Amino acid sequence: MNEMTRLAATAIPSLSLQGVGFAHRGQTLLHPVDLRLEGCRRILLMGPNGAGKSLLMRLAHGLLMPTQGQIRWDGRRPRQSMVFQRPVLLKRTALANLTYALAVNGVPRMRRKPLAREALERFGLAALEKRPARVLSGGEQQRLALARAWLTEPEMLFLDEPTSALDPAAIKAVEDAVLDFHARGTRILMSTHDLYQARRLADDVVFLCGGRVLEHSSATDFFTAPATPQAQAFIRGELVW
Ligand SMILES: Nc1ncnc2c1ncn2[C@@H]1O[C@H](COP(=O)(O)OP(=O)(O)OP(=O)(O)O)[C@@H](O)[C@H]1O
Repeated sequence: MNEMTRLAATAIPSLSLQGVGFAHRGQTLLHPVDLRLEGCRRILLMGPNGAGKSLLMRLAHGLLMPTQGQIRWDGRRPRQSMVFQRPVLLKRTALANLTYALAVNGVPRMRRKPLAREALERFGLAALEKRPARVLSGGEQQRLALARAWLTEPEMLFLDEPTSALDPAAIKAVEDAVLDFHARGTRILMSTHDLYQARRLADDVVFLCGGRVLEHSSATDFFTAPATPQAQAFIRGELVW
């Protein structure tokens, strides 16, 4: 951890989930979980389809209210941003998507275009600034969503399976961006069911199966000595649900 990351790490409020659960029409989709996310860590949410990864992420980000338990930030709510599997982009040019985000965040008009262009450049999109965002390829759209998040300087970034529809080159671009966010001092919570991706990116792993959080440990512990049979099978590449 470099100096900048270390300093930022002390400043990002911790997030505590206490007995947080979610039920819908009498069916428990997420069983009560206690989880504490702290420091400038890269935390990967893993588990099979339908395990509850998106649910947990939406609850943590505040997009969804738990039906039981409490979600609490220590001290203050940090700046947060979320990137989805299918980016939600406005029917405007790539550049305008970014200047709009800056406007919403109160950045003075004079500074918006230069900052937006800097971000487009950083994410390899400079040549596409005039193109309607919705005609960009999947990988380009995801980079635009990341560029937009970058401009808001999030202290915590949520990424919900951001690479599941992308080819290897586009996956690499997203993973590099995740590492850049982290190097700048952003805590990462990212879901994936790609074991190799988790090995590349994770400091910590939260493993879910059947709506239950079964493990929360360092990536080293998770991959070398998973505690539950479900995680053991998942790591062996067996079909788990
Ligand atoms: N807002 C909601 N209301 C009702 N049911 C929901 C809601 N959100 C998720 N679910 C259900 O909860 C279960 C867990 O879904 P979730 O999307 O969290 O799984 P996941 O682990 O992210 O799966 P995947 O890897 O397929 O994206 C699913 O059965 C889903 O249909």
